[in-house]
Amino acid sequence: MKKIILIAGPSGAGKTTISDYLNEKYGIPRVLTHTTRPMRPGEKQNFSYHFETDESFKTLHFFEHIRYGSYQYGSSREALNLAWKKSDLVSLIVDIKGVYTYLKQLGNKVYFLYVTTSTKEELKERLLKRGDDPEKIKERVSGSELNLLPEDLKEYAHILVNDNLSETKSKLDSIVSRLEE
Ligand SMILES: Nc1ncnc2c1ncn2[C@@H]1O[C@H](COP(=O)(O)OP(=O)(O)OP(=O)(O)O)[C@@H](O)[C@H]1O
Ligand SMILES: Nc1nc2c(ncn2[C@@H]2O[C@H](COP(=O)(O)O)[C@@H](O)[C@H]2O)c(=O)[nH]1
Repeated sequence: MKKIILIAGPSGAGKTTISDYLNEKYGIPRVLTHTTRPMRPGEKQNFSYHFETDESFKTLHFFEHIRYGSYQYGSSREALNLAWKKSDLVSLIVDIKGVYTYLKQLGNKVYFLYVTTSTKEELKERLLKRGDDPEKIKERVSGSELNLLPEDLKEYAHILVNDNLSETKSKLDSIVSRLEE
């Protein structure tokens, strides 16, 4: 059965790192989404995201889309189907609003992985090290941008505390082997 590992959690928790690991070790493709935010150093067009202008974003048809901070993000059903053509197991990174949409629309095809860290300090340090603007970091680690796990999503969430990357990788290995059964 086709499945989607839906990855959500605070900025800096390690969602992209996890999605990259799943791709590199298991060939689990990431469903590419669209954003109007500028590229970070190391990101690539049509690899990290489809980077869009405000104008090009408006012309697209999304399954769901959000505004996060000053930028827009959106995912399409076409991109999901394209990834599912390559593999029955795919991953997708979304915010908490996106989790509600995917759970509602795709039900038991979704394996919801909520990634977090033990402390907010760790998130801030990682984002600083990544080179994020300190003002943006403040916004991302507070309020709705923090992407805390809401009470009503707890029953669907598989919580992964990514404090230590090698432990995280071994937990991911177990998750993949269960999902591939
Ligand atoms: N377990 C870990 N220990 C230390 N650093 C980590 C760990 N996991 C990820 N990182 C580093 O933390 C930074 C943030 O990770 P990543 O970009 O994967 O987070 P994210 O959740 O995708 O963030 P965002 O939502 O802002 O895109 C990266 O520089 C990454 O290399
Ligand atoms: N609901 C959606 N959320 C998305 C999508 N693409 C990314 N995201 C989430 O946005 C924030 C910010 O991402 P960043 O790359 O600027 O750090 C983060 O929570 C992502 O999970 C999408 O298509 N839909």
